[in-house]
Amino acid sequence: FDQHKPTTTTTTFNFINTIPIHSFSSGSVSLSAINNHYSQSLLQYDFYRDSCPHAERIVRSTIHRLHKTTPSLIPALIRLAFRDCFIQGCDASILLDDDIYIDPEKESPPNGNLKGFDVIDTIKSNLEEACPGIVSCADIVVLAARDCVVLAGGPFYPLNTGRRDGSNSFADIVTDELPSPYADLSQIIASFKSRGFDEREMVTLLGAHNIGVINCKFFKNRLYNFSGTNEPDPSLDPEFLNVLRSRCNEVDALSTSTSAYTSHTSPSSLIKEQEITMDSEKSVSNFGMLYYRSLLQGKGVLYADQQLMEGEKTKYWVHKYASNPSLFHQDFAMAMMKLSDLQVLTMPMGQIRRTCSKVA
Ligand code: HEM
Ligand SMILES: [Ca+2]
Repeated sequence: FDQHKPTTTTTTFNFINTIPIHSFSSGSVSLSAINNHYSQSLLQYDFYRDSCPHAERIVRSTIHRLHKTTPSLIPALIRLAFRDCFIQGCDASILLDDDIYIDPEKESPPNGNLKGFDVIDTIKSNLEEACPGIVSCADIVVLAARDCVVLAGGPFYPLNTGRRDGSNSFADIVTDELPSPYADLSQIIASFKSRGFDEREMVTLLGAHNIGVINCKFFKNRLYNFSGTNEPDPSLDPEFLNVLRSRCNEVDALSTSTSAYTSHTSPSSLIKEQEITMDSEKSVSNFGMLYYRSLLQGKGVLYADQQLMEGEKTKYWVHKYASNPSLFHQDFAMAMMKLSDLQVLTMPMGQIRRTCSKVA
């Protein structure tokens, strides 16, 4: 039973090690910055070089193969990495299934819509075939997200490896600490700050909302009766309001709970097929751009997104990124590296799961 207890006290916190993101030349991430970033980390560059030399290639080729038939896996896996790393670090806690000792994060209401678990399982079984018992699910999650960022037109960033898998999942922490789509700016800032991200990095990471889909249930509260006013959210652009309304019909909006992340049994489940697609103009230079430009026009889909325009610093970075794609790409690469490195478990802690949804 002991091995199923949370192991947070023994993990490595290296987000204290801030990266000098201002010092990069346009379009690339310098190697010295990477070395600085990882200097206190027990992860290693190309950790699997001897034990499973093709590990990263296997991750990449599986993603490349699957995304041709299922392009939606790209945003899904980026989101999955955020959801894993934000809750007790990048330890694959998000992947564990319900079990006698496990209270699975994937089944907590805020994670109800998470996708991509099957893709992680396919990558894992390919890796188990090539090198059994070697590559952690925690590494697979962040490596897969990295490859997806590139496929989405975002920057490539190097990642050290050697993360090990945790033996617990933390559904309660998801409910208490994951920022809600209805959160206001101070709540979002506090949540990111507690994980070592400043406001600039927070604005950067939210640029991932440029791609993927957002289910109507997460923003319907803004369309008709915002905070019990019988009016829409005043921060929404009127034209955009009509676009959103036409996608999500009024009856369901009125019956949708406005509390943070409604449960599976709420009336909002009636509208689960309705969603907004965010990547209509996807291209290399557009990765992130549309998101920030939308916020400038009052066209953020989630209340939490539009909140970035309410703070002096966050608004400043929204403006910056909306007009400077290469700055955004550099910052996004660095922020994703930092996210992928949160609270990692390294030897002798943790384990290597054979099946990502079950503790070893
Ligand atoms: C304040 C913080 C955040 C909130 C409140 C939030 C909330 C949400 C919500 C409600 C959705 C829609 C899910 C659905 O309809 O299935 C979503 C989608 C998404 N989120 Fe976030 N998110 C946050 C931060 C992030 C971060 C930091 C990342 C990545 C670095 C991220 C990546 C994504 C992606 C890629 C999608 C699209 C998923 C898909 O299409 O499958 N989010 N987010
Ligand atoms: Ca985790």
